[in-house]
Amino acid sequence: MAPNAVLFDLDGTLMDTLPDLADATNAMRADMGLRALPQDLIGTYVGKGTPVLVQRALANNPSGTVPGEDAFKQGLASFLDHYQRLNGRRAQLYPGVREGLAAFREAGLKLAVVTNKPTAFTPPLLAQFGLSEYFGAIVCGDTCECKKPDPLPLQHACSLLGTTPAHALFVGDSVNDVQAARAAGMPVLAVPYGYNEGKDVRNLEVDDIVASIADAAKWLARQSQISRQ
Ligand SMILES: O=C(O)COP(=O)(O)O
Ligand SMILES: [Mg+2]
Repeated sequence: MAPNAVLFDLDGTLMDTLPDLADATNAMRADMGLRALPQDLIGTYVGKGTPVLVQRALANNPSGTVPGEDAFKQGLASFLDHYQRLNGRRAQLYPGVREGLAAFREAGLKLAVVTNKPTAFTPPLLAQFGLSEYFGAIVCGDTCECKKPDPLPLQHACSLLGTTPAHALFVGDSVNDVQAARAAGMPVLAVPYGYNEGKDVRNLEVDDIVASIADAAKWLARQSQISRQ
């Protein structure tokens, strides 16, 4: 069925937010008496939302112990504080994002963001890059009871856009996006430049891998032509 809506992941798909996430993670680690970690390693902790990022970052400690409840709460509060200050400082749009969103919109598709990033940080970041106007719905990590890889946030975005998963396409960078889309019964494209918890996107069960959001728009235009033939 031809899609009438496209849902996008944010971190690692529309924006390279890792430099700010890594700076906030290392500032939190400094507060907790832990040494700084390389940005690439912190990138492997991103994808399942902020609490999991903090858990994973705190679990990297000299004794290898899982953080207790108090340490976790302290780490989470510290991370949120630092990220509030750092969000958007070094973040960048990936090449092809503006062109791709414009092409999808010109093709008459409704667009949404479905991210595991908390609400406090998402609309400000989209506004900073002048992207807010593209999206009819923004579903964040704390909008629904569950985050991706649960399908609920995708289903919620579809209902906010007035469509159904069978009429929507998801574009993401990680296993969390792919599992959520599959569970929702939605076709899914992956971009190869994001985070994917440090793993190769070629091992994901996607409909295709596209080099950019601009290429995702071309992919959909091609599919629509094929289905009309
Ligand atoms: O917050 C995260 O862990 C990742 O966010 P994303 O869902 O936009 O990739
Ligand atoms: Mg992502």
